Amino acid sequence: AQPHAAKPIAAPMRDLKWGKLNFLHTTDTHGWHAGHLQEPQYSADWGDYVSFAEHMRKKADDRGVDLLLVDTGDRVEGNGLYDASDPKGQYYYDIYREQDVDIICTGNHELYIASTADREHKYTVPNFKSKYIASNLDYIDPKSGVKKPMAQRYRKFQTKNQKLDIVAFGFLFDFTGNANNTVVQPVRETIQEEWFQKAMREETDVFVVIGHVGVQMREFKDIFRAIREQNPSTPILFFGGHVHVRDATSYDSRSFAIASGRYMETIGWMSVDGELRKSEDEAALTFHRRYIDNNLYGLHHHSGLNSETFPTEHGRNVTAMIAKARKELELDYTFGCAPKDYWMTRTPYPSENSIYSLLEEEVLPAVAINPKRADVPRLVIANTGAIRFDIFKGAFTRDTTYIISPFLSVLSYIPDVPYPAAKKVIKLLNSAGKIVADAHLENEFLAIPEQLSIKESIIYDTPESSDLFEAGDLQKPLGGKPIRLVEGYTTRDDIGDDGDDAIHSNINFYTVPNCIQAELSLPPEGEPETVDLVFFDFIQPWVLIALRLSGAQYTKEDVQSYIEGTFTELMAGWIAKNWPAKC
Ligand SMILES: Nc1ccn([C@@H]2O[C@H](COP(=O)(O)O)[C@@H](O)[C@H]2O)c(=O)n1
Repeated sequence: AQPHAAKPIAAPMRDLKWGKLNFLHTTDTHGWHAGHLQEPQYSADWGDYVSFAEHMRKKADDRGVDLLLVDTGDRVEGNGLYDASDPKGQYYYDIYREQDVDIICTGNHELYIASTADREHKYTVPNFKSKYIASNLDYIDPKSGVKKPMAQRYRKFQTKNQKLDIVAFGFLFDFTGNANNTVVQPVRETIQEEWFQKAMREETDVFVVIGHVGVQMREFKDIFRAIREQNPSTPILFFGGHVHVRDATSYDSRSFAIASGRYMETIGWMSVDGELRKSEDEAALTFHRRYIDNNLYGLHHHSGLNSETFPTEHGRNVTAMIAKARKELELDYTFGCAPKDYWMTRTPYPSENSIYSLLEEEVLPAVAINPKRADVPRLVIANTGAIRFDIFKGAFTRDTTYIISPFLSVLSYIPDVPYPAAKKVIKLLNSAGKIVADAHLENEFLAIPEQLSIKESIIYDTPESSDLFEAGDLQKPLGGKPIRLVEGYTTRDDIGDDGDDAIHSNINFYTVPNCIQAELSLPPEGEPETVDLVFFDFIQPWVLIALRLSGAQYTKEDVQSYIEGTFTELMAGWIAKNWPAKC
């Protein structure tokens, strides 16, 4: 863990079950490779994961079974370790490559900005060579303009110990927001391609499909159906991501799928036991999943080691690389001191502890001001997906600015929009589904990814944060004494409610709207004739359609820059001015 990270915290534990084929899975790490410095249950770093994987590989070797590491993309954007350098990722690419990942693919965040896709192609693809798979993604060479696969379309290999044949694919969901130097082929088209049709007919013991795709999403189900039609009994294992939740399901009795959360909070574990070889008769398989908290105590527990014996030399070196990068990036530079916690989904919106209320009532009114139009009435719309994490009471650092808002979002506007049309926009953006059926603009892309999976608030009758836990036959830390549970994941997936490795007390989840709106400089009485419609540039396509539906025709030529600077910079400035206290 990093030098100033919160000390790990004990929790009652569920063990891992080993099978013949075992996997460790990361997804949507979004640059959090230093771990969560303020949260003890997730404060291990990428160096600790390197040590953990080395110990677990040794265990696999000792048992004569196999362990593979998988990563399903969105490794970038979301933390100062990636975002604070210019160019971005100056330290991250070298840190990330230290983990020996066996199967890796691309997420949408590697593709939003052309320069990010260029760096993915320049660094991560060659760093992982034959392990990087791009089944439905092409890259356009900036010099020649030639389109070619981002990486190989699939991978066939044998496992180390049992020599099991694996055919692996690496997909991205049908993403349409990529920069123009990449091409994402819709999954339904890809599975008709000749290469895929041939690959799924390869003789193999197991198919492994990794993807930046939620395990409940249509794309994975289509791939499953295509492979299963040709291979009635071959095990098919899916590793998903994108939705930022812990989730698992099985599409039939010989398939299994896991998604392993977000932000380095979770290391997913999947194991398969039973007869895996293609030549044998079909016998029942057993699947097992665990969501391992990225908590050093848990990693010690699962590897059977302690603080002395756990860190490997390699792991320590990676931890040191991260610490050096954080120092050089001045990520601990403090803009101000948050007076209390502000939550994305732990409290209702609107409320005094909602980060979105803070934005709507305090930050946007103060920063969304164009000096030349300060007195012009305006509606300022932000998509809730632009905010990526909670604010914790205490130091608000350079790192925090990227954690809260990593995007290069700027404020755009259309001047003098008739108010009757402008006021309808927020309602349309917050309605479910697509605002125009054929525009491929799903409104849910405006909100936080978790809401792709969680459609309704999850409110527990009695928050159990003060519970004392007396474990039955679960592993107890601290010599078996009852302990106070820490708040954290209490996952319920299609398999059951026993997936989390650590037993936590519940956290409520309140759903939030797709967008929020600050109404500024409106007349005290009556309605203005026109307003400036100000919005985060990411949501421009949705805003233009919503305006059209409201009877006001505008095109992208009508959109102008409202104020200099990214929202991240504006927010940092607001913090420095409004929360100046030292902590
Ligand atoms: N410039 C951007 C890019 C993305 N978003 C929001 O993030 C969501 C996607 O996040 P994932 O981690 O799931 O890929 C997207 O739906 C937007 O809500 C943004 O606000 N600005």
